[in-house]
Amino acid sequence: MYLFIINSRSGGGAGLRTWHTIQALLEKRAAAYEALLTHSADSAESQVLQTLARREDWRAAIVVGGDGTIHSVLGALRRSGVPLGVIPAGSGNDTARGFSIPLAPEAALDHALQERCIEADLLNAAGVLTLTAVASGFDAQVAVNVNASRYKRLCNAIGAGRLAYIIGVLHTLMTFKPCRVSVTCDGKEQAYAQAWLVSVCNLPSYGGGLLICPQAESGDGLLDVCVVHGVSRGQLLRLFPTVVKGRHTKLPYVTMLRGRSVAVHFAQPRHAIGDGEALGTAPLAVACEPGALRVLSPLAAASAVAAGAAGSCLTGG
Ligand SMILES: Nc1ncnc2c1ncn2[C@@H]1O[C@H](COP(=O)(O)OP(=O)(O)OP(=O)(O)O)[C@@H](O)[C@H]1O
Repeated sequence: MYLFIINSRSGGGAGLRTWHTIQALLEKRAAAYEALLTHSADSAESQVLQTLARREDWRAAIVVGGDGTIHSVLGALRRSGVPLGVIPAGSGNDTARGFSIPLAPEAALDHALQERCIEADLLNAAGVLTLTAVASGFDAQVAVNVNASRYKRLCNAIGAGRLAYIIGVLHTLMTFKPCRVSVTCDGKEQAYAQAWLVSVCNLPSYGGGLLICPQAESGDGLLDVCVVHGVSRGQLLRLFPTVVKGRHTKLPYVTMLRGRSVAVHFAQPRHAIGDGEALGTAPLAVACEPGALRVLSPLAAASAVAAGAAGSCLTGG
């Protein structure tokens, strides 16, 4: 039995449209499923836990939504051990990208129904679980601004979710002020003046495919950290095109770190986000939980071939 978890308003309504497509495909494939329409991020975890508790033969919980919807059910899936599947229907869809899940609904469904899964790490920030990245500073302010904006809805309506983030970057660049930050990675503290952002990543991209930590691997038990500091507004603007291909990491004002735990303390309150959802403005302490989540991913097939195994649930990366 598959549980489909649907956020009808993800991707500006793409969630519901995608679900209708998937429903028709499931009937054709005669797959046994239950559908759960979740109403809010706050109630999703308990809705999912209650539904999962009703039977024991769950093969996977497949989210029809974006990164925020996936974020809302991570606690329930970690507790239950039921693998996560994804039918991308958000604006950014960076979880899908990170696990090589096709963005087209039918192809994503076909992969999910193959039931090949990998073990992925989770990020734990004061008990809040995140799968893609915990970002703080400029990027988080962009997300806060984009989520509150009208242009996000307009861009989603014309199928240009990524454009909303580009507009958000330009909009935030006008007002954001960098400040000092202290970053402690596996107990080693480093301070950076004029810091714009600190991103703690489990997957390579966020913001709709921006490769902020291109080397990040979901199953390596490590957090990848990107700190951007000591740079002017003009330089920061010129940095963005390089992030699309992940070429920023060698620039002199970009520092990349890697470790099992990371604490981030800005001198002034700065927003943080996990999977694009607001985490507040308090200093961050992020720990890696190795292999805490099973994810249905085409990467499992590649890992299985490399390992010479059948690949039911492998350690990812
Ligand atoms: N399980 C849920 N059910 C209903 N609403 C949710 C749920 N989880 C999160 N939300 C709310 O719905 C909003 C949109 O969902 P989601 O983040 O999945 O889509 P998106 O923002 O369009 O895409 P992405 O996160 O991939 O950029 C979230 O920002 C959050 O406010």
